[in-house]
Amino acid sequence: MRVLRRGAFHCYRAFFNNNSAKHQIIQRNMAVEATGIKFLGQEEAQNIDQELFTEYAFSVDQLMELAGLSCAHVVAKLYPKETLTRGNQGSMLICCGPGNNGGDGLVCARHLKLFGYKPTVFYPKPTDKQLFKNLTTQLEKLDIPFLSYLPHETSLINDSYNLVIDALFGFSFKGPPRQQFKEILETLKKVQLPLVSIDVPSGWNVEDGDPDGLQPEVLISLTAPKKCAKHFKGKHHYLGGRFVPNALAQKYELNLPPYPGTDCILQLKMDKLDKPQEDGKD
Ligand SMILES: NC(=O)C1=CN([C@@H]2O[C@H](COP(=O)(O)OP(=O)(O)OC[C@H]3O[C@@H](n4cnc5c(N)ncnc54)[C@H](OP(=O)(O)O)[C@@H]3O)[C@@H](O)[C@H]2O)[C@H](O)CC1
Ligand SMILES: [K+]
Repeated sequence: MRVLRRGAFHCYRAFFNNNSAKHQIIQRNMAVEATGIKFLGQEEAQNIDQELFTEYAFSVDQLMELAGLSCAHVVAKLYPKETLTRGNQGSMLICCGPGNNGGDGLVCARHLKLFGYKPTVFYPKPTDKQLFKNLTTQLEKLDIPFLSYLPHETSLINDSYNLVIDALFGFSFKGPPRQQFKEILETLKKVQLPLVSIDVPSGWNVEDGDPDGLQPEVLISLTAPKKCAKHFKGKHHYLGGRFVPNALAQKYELNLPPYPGTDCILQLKMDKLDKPQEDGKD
């Protein structure tokens, strides 16, 4: 038998482990067509999440750590800190909501700080759960500043930060947004900085999107894209959260492409995707 060198063997195995002939060997920096990948409805996303915790015995902390880490990787890849020259070099604002999407944002902030960025966190509705208290303490110990309110004067945001990370709401959001977050979303809509949304652009209907809502430059879908991602018109769509066991992916027919090598993120190309009609019907 011909001996495969170590690197070649990994590519060979990645190819043959995947059920879909559509997915070729994926190399780093290569975007993959999103055609064939399952776009999840709200209930299906929640069911998969629950199954990961119950059947597959993951803890929330574990998955949140991996989710937040992949988001930090996307930001570091797209926005090298030398290029973020506004205000304090490498400064960014991370807006975190009350649920697990917000938790992903808190984890992401920690990793970005460790990568050398200067995150500031806006966390307007902290929860009492120990996990979230711990995440908050970790950020405080790293001297990450917290904003007590989001300035309505958006020029203050535009001048102080280089980008905004939106970790307000994910796949459990059911609209319309209640008053406190309605105002926050309205302010963010007016900010003229690149916006990076974690899992779902906050305020969007998880399945139908929202043409009048936030329009992120980057979307990071976790586990698998949600149906609303078909309405994403920004520049970069990434897949993150490399923690889905094969059996679970097969059960839900996620048809996920393999991640390249040891990477925890994968860029998706959306151009050949069948886009939904403008009236929102899928
Ligand atoms: N398996 C995975 O992919 C993992 C994903 N993770 C991340 O978790 C979120 C989903 O987290 P979840 O806690 O279920 O929900 P959200 O963060 O989306 O939001 C829940 C909170 O939002 C409040 N809410 C809901 N609708 C509204 C609204 N219209 N106005 C204001 N507030 C709203 C809700 O409040 P309630 O009072 O209604 O309960 C919650 O407080 C997923 O998207 C990923 O980002 C995990 O980190 C890892 C596994
Ligand atoms: K979000």
